[in-house]
Amino acid sequence: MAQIIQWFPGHMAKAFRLMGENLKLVDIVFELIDARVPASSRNPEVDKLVAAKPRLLIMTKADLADPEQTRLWKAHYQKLGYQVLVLDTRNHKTPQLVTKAAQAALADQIQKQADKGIHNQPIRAMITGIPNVGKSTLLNHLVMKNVAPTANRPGVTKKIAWLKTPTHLELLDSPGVLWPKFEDQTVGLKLALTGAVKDTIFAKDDAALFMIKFFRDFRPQAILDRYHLAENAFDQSDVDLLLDITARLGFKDDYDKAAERMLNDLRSGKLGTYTLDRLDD
Ligand SMILES: Nc1nc2c(ncn2[C@@H]2O[C@H](COP(=O)(O)OP(=O)(O)OP(=O)(O)O)[C@@H](O)[C@H]2O)c(=O)[nH]1
Repeated sequence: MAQIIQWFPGHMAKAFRLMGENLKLVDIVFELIDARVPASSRNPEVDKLVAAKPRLLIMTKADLADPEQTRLWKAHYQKLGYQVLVLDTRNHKTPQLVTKAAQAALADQIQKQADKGIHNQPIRAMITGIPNVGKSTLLNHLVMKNVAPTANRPGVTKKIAWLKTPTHLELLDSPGVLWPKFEDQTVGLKLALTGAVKDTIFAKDDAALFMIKFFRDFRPQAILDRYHLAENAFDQSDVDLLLDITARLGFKDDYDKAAERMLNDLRSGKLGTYTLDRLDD
């Protein structure tokens, strides 16, 4: 039986408080969401906190997400009135794309300033998002030098500081904020699969079974190909399929090891692109 994933380190609570205080310092908020989980990687508390500020939704890791789903999600958020930018954060065009999108989101404010004869004011922005969504990577690209440590594990960004960029943005780095509690078990598992929560706080076999269920519904062939399974492998239960994969990988009955391998394959894109939060046309 899957355990409820709960994760709320003290620095997250502090970050949330700081974010509220810092909001008045910025013109715009860059809210980073993971394109593979465009709903589950949003924090409803941040949404409430930031409601009154202009906001740019940046869908990061688009290179790992299903392009068709990304298109649908982008349209969905645009329909809700958000300015949306889809990004592989590591792309060299990131600074130009983000700056242009920020200017578009602030067009009214910039026009008002121009009417008063004020031009080329720097845009002050705050980057927010859940752990591992790409905040440091974005920041590094915008300031064009390595100022923030990036790592493929949650919870690295901790300090807050202003940073100037060549494209006339001034950035306030703020740490990721995650739910104090996952009320929905599915959200927790999705975030586990994309690497937004620490590996030590969820059961890998639960995550692997969830993954099998997702691929059964949407991309069975990717699993069959990757693990050299028989064409009818999905005729068996999720648990039996996990054991089948375990054996194919040479781990005998050590399904934890197989689960770990599957998670690594998924996160590194070896199972192709995928979007765990689904929208229908
Ligand atoms: N494929 C891909 N990887 C990305 C992208 N953006 C970031 N990454 C990778 O995701 C991992 C996490 O990125 P970070 O920039 O450290 O994330 P963060 O939000 O600062 O993480 P915390 O400090 O834990 O809050 C790193 O390995 C990055 O290289 C992207 O658009 N595509």
